[in-house]
Amino acid sequence: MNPALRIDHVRLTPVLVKDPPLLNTQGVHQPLTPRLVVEVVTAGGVVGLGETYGDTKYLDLARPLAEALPGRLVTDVNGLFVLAAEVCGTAAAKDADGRVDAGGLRGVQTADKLLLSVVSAVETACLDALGRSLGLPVHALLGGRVRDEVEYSAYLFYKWGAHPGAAPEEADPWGEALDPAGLVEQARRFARLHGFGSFKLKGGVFAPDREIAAIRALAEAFPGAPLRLDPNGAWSVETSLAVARELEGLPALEYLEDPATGTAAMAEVAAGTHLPLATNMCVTTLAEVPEAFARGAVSIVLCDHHYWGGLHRTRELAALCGTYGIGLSMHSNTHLGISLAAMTQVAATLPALHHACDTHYPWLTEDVITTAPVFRAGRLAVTDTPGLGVELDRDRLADLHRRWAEDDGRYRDRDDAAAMRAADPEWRPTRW
Ligand SMILES: O=C([O-])C(=O)C[C@H](O)[C@@H](O)C(=O)[O-]
Ligand SMILES: [Mg+2]
Repeated sequence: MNPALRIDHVRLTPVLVKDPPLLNTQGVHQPLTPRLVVEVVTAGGVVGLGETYGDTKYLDLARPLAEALPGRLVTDVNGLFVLAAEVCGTAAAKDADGRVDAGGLRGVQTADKLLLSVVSAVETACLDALGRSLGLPVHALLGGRVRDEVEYSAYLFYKWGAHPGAAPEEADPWGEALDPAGLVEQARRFARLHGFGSFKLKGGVFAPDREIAAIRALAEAFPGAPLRLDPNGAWSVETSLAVARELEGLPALEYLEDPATGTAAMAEVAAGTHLPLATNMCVTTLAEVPEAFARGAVSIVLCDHHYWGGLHRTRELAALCGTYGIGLSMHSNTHLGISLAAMTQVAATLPALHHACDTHYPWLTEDVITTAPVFRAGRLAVTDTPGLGVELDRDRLADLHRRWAEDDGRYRDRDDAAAMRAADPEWRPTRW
């Protein structure tokens, strides 16, 4: 094997990135959100990039894994899972509570899932390094692309005009969006800036009637555009079925995403509506697949290369879904341009990806890559540039890392509920 492809060292750089005051059923996004940038440096001097969640529990796993990587080949991505279990197994188990992740928005939190989220960044970085070394794009390393561009959906959020306690000059340029008119305006701006032709509304913030009105307003403003509503499991089975009855006649509604929490509740909802149900909450690990598929709880799984364990594992999930006639879409959590490039590269290789992918990226005003990707008609071109096709802006990375280093711990672990309670100490999540 080519010795230049051996890993010489790995750099881990946690950063804090500005995030707007976006509302969800668990609270509101904090002004800064953590991400982890992973650089795998080969003996040949090539640097591969990866990115994942930056909360402390992920950093605690990434550190021992990074130390164990030197000397291994960047081609040995299957071996990463074995290595990670060996060097981080107990640490991962300690941080997992087996129930839900910190924000409760991404399903169960298991030791395996935490580990997979860290391995995914290393796998992506290894593939980036290998691609750069061979002069091949990452999609070629995954078997080649089946499309030239990947479509993304505009991710609409109810939002405040500023973070609690922000100075007037720190107001968010997108302003407030708390009613149907505000969301339609937000959607128009997304369509104008990036050409998005499909829209997802993050729900579970207000009473369902109010969110149904918003979906109707979007359907009227964008005739024929595919729409989705995702309350992150905030509704009971009865409420989910009542909302489904209201929206069943709306041909533009592509799917309802996680109306209720858990496989049993989702299966009950699915049995009572013709609307397809999608999830990034009740099927987020392989262990959850058999029951959810057998009970018909979901029609569409939203893949996410971070917690499914990387780009190869995402392709395996796609094959599994295909076998059971389950559709595929792509989930997003706040992420930088490295992950967006990884999402685009793997999405380009998935023949059965029939829905536009989610992305939070257009909400961000900061990044660690040199050139911002440009959405045209809501799509990103799939590049043939070697690796992921993105370059690190080292000054920017250093700035965002300095912010992390100087943080007193307030923002190092995402906590939407804490941010909400800063505005309203009595706040509790509402369920309908
Ligand atoms: O589709 C989803 O459930 C998400 O994107 C989860 C996210 O954490 C989202 O709710 C957010 O960023 O507030
Ligand atoms: Mg969701």
